[in-house]
Amino acid sequence: MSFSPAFPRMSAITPLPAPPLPGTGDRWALFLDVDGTLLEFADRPDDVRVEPELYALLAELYAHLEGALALVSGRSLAGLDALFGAPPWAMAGLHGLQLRHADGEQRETRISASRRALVLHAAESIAREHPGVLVENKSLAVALHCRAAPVHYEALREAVLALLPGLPGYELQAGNLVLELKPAGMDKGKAVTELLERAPFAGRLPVYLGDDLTDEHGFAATNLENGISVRVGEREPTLAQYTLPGPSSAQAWLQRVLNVLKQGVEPYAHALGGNA
Ligand SMILES: O=P(O)(O)OC[C@H]1O[C@H](O[C@H]2O[C@H](CO)[C@@H](O)[C@H](O)[C@H]2O)[C@H](O)[C@@H](O)[C@@H]1O
Repeated sequence: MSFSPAFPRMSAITPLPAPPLPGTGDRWALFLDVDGTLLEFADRPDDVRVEPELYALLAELYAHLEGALALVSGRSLAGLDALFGAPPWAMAGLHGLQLRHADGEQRETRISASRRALVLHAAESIAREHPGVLVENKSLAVALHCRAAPVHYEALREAVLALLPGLPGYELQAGNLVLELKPAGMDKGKAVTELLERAPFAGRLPVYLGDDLTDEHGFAATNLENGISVRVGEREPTLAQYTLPGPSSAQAWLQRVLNVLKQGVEPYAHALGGNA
């Protein structure tokens, strides 16, 4: 079958442009996904490291944005603290089920211990049926990773969907070679909206970088605020308006953003402890 140039295939996807840099007077708020965006994927969740150069870049951005930088991740707050060395910036963990504001105030969705145990047990029973699948117990949520056995992804998805009716209040969050069972009702977009209601994010333009399906919620919330949504990688379809090829180019672009901010903004006087 041939297609006229005037009527491109419906599946053809318009290439997205690279994101702009901040203009004079722009007041940005940065929302950054972690795995696949700031960090390259590794075989196992515990295999990733935050290099001192990345920490220093984030710390400088945080300072020059007057604190308006947040990590928005599927990892737990405890996991992010361990990875980044308890950084001073705001963080949404477990897709927004946990939120630590810029002033340190924290909230977390409450789920009973018995319900968590039920979900963990269900995930472990599925994993036993699929050799190579890794269970990551994040307490409120449980992830089933199949990076070591990608062939199981579809069967795993069907098994999780079949179990969901027995796990009221939980939903499936699919991601990069991962399927997560998480309490329903919260997502990264809601976390971004919540952060934008308070200082130092309020009144700033959201700029969201993410790679995964779960980041589509973040892109939607960002677009609603006329912000800048940036997909890292090539996953399609996406609501993002801009793209960067991968984590190294995302870090390079963030460095360019910092260079622009440094030219015109006084550093935010703030203690920058942590993993530097
Ligand atoms: O929202 P994110 O910050 O991108 O977190 C999403 C999930 O990231 C982690 O899993 C992913 O990265 C692992 C390390 O590279 C990789 O082994 C795994 O296959 C990926 O799915 C993390 O382990 C999950 O808890 C996060 O939800």
